[in-house]
Amino acid sequence: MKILVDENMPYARELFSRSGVVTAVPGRSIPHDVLKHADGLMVRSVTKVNQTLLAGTPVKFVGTATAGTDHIDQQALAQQGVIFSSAPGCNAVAVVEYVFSALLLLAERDGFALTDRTVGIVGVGNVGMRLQQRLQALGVRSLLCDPPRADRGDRESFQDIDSLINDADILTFHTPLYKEGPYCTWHLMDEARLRALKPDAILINACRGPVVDNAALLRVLQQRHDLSVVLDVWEPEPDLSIALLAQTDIATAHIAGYTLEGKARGTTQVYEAWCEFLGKPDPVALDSLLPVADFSNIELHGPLDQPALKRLVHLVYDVRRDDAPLRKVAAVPGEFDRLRKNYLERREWSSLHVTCDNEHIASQLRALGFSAAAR
Ligand SMILES: NC(=O)c1ccc[n+]([C@@H]2O[C@H](COP(=O)([O-])OP(=O)(O)OC[C@H]3O[C@@H](n4cnc5c(N)ncnc54)[C@H](O)[C@@H]3O)[C@@H](O)[C@H]2O)c1
Ligand SMILES: O=C(O)[C@H](O)[C@H](O)COP(=O)(O)O
Repeated sequence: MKILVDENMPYARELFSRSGVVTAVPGRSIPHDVLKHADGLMVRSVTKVNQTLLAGTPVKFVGTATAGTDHIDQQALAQQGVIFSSAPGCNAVAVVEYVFSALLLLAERDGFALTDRTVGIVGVGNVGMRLQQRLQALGVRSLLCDPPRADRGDRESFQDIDSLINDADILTFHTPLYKEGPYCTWHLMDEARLRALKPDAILINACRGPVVDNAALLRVLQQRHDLSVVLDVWEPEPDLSIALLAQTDIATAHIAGYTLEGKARGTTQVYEAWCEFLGKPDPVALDSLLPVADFSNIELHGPLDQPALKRLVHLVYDVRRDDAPLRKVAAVPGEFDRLRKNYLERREWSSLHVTCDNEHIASQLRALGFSAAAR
């Protein structure tokens, strides 16, 4: 078997070479020539996989090591008899931890307690659900908007997006990008909705750039200086609007999901699907792949208040480490992708074991996603 993998897919060579010959290629522009000899194609979100890319190739299986699938024309794949698999939820924890890192930073800067704020979550799937659970563990109120789940009769209490805009102090987007259909999310946050945000609201987009109308966002931010904005994703990428970047409070290069765990889960999920496709199942234990984190044990003395949580969270991941480099190089062609390719290793909170004063704090830390025990 010949397998093409995106060069930004950790552990891909190691795993896929168990079933064939692996070639790593830059994902943004995979030359058609190299596909002429590939049986399997493993991509990330930057490769547009469609009829044109696959026409005349022997590719029988496409895997994407990502949660989002808007870069894949699944209908065209089905028509060509190509099996497709994605990696749902692989990096959901990473995105949640990105959101917390950003919120704790803004809360410290602007002097507010997260428990005094209401968070509106738009899209309550793998990311949104985990975000809600961790906010709940912290005692933060959240409001949920997810029309597909509401229509399916899921038992959460869902509201429409305009109610969230009305009531939420923080609005955070975790939907897929749908360009059409009953649940279309393209420019879901349009100019009228942006203008309707509450005074001093915080807007976060860590799903797909075009879910928020970026041109409208720039116009609104030029007039409304009370708003705070956190953008991990842009419309378009990689050539984002430098004027918009300058108006944001936190800006990153589509790396919210980039923990080592998140990327490794993505690779293993598509590898396992590929092995199933070959009829030779090969389950992989994630722990056997991951190295020990640089910081793995810490003692917390005293209560787990917001400043203590912020210090713990930022010990594992402080979003400023990704904000500053983007601001420096965003205007230079190619640099957005270079930042993503050379991404400094980042781990999830669970990689940090916290020893604390008592079982009550330990269980709160575990509910938030850390490893923890009372001393
Ligand atoms: N920035 C990053 O690095 C990063 C990482 C992971 C995922 N993502 C993006 O975030 C999206 C969400 O990730 P996920 O893992 O939670 O996906 P998911 O599929 O598990 O959840 C998406 C949720 O959005 C809901 N939804 C669909 N249409 C909606 C609409 N019109 N309004 C409100 N809700 C709607 C769905 O019903 C679902 O519950 C992905 O599709 C991907 O595009 C980005
Ligand atoms: O959809 C996803 O999983 C994320 O957006 C993913 O982390 C994007 O990273 P990329 O595939 O572009 O490396």
